[in-house]
Amino acid sequence: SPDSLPRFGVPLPQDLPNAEEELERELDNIDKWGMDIFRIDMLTSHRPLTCVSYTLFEERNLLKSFNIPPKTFVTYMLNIEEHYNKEVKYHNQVHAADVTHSTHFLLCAPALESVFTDLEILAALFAACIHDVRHPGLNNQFLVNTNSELAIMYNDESVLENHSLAVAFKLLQMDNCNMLEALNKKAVAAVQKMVIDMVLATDMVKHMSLLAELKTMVETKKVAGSGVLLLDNYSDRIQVLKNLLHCADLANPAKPPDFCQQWTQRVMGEFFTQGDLEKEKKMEVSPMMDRNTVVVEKSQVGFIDYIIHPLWETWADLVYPDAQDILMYLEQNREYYQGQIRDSPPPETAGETANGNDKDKELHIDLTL
Ligand SMILES: COc1ccc(C2=NN(C(C)C)C(=O)[C@@H]3CC=CC[C@H]23)cc1C#CC(=O)NCc1ccccc1
Ligand SMILES: [Mg+2]
Ligand SMILES: [Zn+2]
Repeated sequence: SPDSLPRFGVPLPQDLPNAEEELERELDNIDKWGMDIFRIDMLTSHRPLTCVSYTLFEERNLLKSFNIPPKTFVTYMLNIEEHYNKEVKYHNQVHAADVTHSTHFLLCAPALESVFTDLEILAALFAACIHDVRHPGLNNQFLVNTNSELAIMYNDESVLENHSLAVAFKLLQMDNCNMLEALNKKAVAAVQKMVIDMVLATDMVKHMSLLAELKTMVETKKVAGSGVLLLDNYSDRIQVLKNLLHCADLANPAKPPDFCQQWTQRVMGEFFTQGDLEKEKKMEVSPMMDRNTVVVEKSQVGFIDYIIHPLWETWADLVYPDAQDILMYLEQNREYYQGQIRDSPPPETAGETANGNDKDKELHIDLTL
């Protein structure tokens, strides 16, 4: 019947003869870290978020578990997807789809098996879908410095994150969009609180405190006999979910090299656009956003060494050994960018350093000292 949903939730491009089977092939990798979200973006006429979230909610049987009418889910997600800004080069619907997929993958870790309830999983995936909606391609500092409407509305506090949350919950009230309508009041309140806690934690100003808490949790981690994490209170459970979404939001440098490089090009495009606007407005240009002074490779290595690797190394300890392959991609990408820095030492022979030590061990030791 005409009002039945398309197979993957979204209409496919008419000019691609076998789009459906191509898309099916890409989505067969949905439980793999290397799923090609850029190809899914192309095959869905730039609706990767609705397609990936619909596929994941179906796969996890969340629509049936929470009596979410598929039509309502898709109407809401298409609405959310429309409210990501296609003109923004990085913080657009492809990033949202990528973070949602990465969130799903991290939730699949054996160390987290049966740890989280379906309601918590629904909240985490929902948070990932909406976490950057209506992002203007400008950061919080810019919005504060320019006394923007949004900064005034949110008193300079996690302005973008508060805005994305407010927009997402507002859109739930639109016609045929309330995907949570079948949940009882208590469940809706619980989901809303978890989603708010997780999305606010994606503000990078929270990074150091979040990581410190995660390190403490790793040092005192309680593990059941089966090897899964023991989390017996809301504070511990939401702390893991906040870090899980934060890791998913900071996963680009830990993806296969060509995806990592595509994300870097996109974020460069967005950052340099902001830098140009700051220059135009005679503002002080943010350090990573000045296309005339930034050494991209050096900045990427610094970003990985000081932010990404410490976070992922700690996450990898928490779910050991489930994130070892991710750490390998991260270290591989770091070496690639290090090698791209002009007049830098040539990449070492595989596995060996100059003085014959095991490179990974030495790198690991350097990072933990
Ligand atoms: C995929 O790469 C990235 C992806 C995302 C980000 C984020 N940065 N920040 C803070 C740490 C500045 C945010 O608050 C953003 C919002 C929330 C989470 C992380 C976001 C940075 C990079 C990078 C880089 C990096 O130096 N490459 C080289 C480079 C140099 C100059 C210009 C662009 C790139
Ligand atoms: Mg964000
Ligand atoms: Zn994000």
